[in-house]
Amino acid sequence: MHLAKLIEMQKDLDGRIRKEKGLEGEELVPNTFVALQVELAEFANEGRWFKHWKEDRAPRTSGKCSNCQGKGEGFFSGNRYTGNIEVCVACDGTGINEKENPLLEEFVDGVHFFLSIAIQNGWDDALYIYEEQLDPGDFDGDLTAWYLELTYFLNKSYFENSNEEENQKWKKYYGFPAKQYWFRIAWVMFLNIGINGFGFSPEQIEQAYLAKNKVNHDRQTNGY
Ligand SMILES: O=c1ccn([C@H]2C[C@H](O)[C@@H](COP(=O)(O)O)O2)c(=O)[nH]1
Repeated sequence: MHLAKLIEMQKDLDGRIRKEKGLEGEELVPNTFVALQVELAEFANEGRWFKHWKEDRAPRTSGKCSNCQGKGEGFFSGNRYTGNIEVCVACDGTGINEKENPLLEEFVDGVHFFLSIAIQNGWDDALYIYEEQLDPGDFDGDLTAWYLELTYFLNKSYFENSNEEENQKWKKYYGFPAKQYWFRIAWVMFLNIGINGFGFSPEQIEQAYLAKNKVNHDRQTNGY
């Protein structure tokens, strides 16, 4: 993942949004934390692992075929007749649109707001993590525990304040002032959930980020 490139793209997008919405110089960090929390919840909603009350807890990693609305068959134009059922030619009867990945799309919405908070707070450095922090051997697969802890550290990075002396200690022992360090832990946990929990590759995340970043620019162009 070319993080420096993504950070630059996020700066451009946020800058454009501020300009077009007349928000230059405004404090938008609190709203951006809310926006990130919303995206994290939407991501969990597509991940579905925590829905112990449901039979179908498979993550939503593909969309419905728009030609047959997921049915794979039916009487509509463009079908191929194969004996006694009509098979949708767009999805070959699977009902699935492989090009869509709602889970990954929510994940990269989350990436947008993680980057945006880091930029607004001058915390960019905290986003650059070590490869060992994504070691699959250190991920125990307990998505609920990881998700809750991620949100805990995210909130800690918003709410908890440390004095100068404490921050010096954090810097000395962990490389970052306290708030930045908690934010970094949240980011590391988020990436672990995506990469080790759901098998996204860093390359796949980058490509999905680029695609969504473009959608976000197009939305501004079209008066979103
Ligand atoms: O200042 C902002 C505001 C929005 N977005 C992007 C992040 C998400 O990809 C998308 C969320 O928009 P909704 O789909 O929730 O409207 O907008 C930013 O990157 N920066």
